[in-house]
Amino acid sequence: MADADHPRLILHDFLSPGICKELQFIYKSCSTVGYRPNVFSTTLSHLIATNCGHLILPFISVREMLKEKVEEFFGCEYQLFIEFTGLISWTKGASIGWHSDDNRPYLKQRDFAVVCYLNTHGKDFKGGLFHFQDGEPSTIVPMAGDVVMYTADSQNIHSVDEITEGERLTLTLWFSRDSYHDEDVKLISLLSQNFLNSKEVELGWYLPLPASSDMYWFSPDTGSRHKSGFDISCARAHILGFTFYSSDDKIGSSSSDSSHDLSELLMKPLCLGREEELLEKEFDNSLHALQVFFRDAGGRILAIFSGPIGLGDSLRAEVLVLLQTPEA
Ligand SMILES: O=C(O)CCC(=O)C(=O)O
Ligand SMILES: [Fe+2]
Repeated sequence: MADADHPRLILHDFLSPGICKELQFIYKSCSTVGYRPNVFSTTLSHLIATNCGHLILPFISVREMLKEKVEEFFGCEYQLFIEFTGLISWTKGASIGWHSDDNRPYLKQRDFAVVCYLNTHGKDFKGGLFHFQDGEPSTIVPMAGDVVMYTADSQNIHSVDEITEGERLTLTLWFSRDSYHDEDVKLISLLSQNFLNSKEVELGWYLPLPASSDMYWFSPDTGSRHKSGFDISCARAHILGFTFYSSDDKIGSSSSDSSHDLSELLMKPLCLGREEELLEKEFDNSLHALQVFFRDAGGRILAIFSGPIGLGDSLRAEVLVLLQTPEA
């Protein structure tokens, strides 16, 4: 599978179907417009910044498992730091040509890449095959639970074919030998700030606070956030057959709605309707509604972490502080 010139590892069924589902839930209820056209994403810092710090819990054990595996396979035990963790979704039209993952001056700290597939080619999306330019295997067909690990340098030049249908979701991490780029340090600092601030705000501890208004606005043609398009939280609700309603109007019914007005409305209390029926429950904002939509998966997250959890991980401890705070 790997040779000295192309250090890489492919693991089948490394992530359980349960964790893939939980990460899908988090992605679907929290993602924003991403860094490239037709790409959507969410990061751990983003989850914390939007008052969803408790949703980083399912990532913690997965990150540790992956770090151990990378260190073991590439022979650098206890040397690595996680530089970045993100849920990244590529939709129709997204692709990337031949590149290495450290190919910019500001990416030189990246030593290893790990891509975990959270859904499956042919079933959830079409296109999106991963190719290595040299060495074996040359093509990877994404399957939920499978993981690919490779050095981030020019020994592993790779590309991803254009997505032609559906949405291709990955959990992507980069690892660095440079402690300056340790993601955990930044996350702990963000969590601590939130914790200190939130103590003063008794109500709404767990209610998501949407990010800046343009982060949910998607323009399919240009990738620009302000032209014609749609709000992605509205779109996710629509896919499930729901529409958002403010107290006196239907929200986001036409793409001619101004993105600014629409995003403002989606940050305020709203209700959900399906066909002729208006649901009684009022949600604090659209993200709150989306998180409740996927509550089955959400319930599982809390159940998993309500049991005893090993000590020794400062990030985990920090998140537990969050969870132990009584719910409003
Ligand atoms: O999602 C993948 O399979 C790889 C994506 C990639 O190459 C990148 O983000 O640099
Ligand atoms: Fe890449």
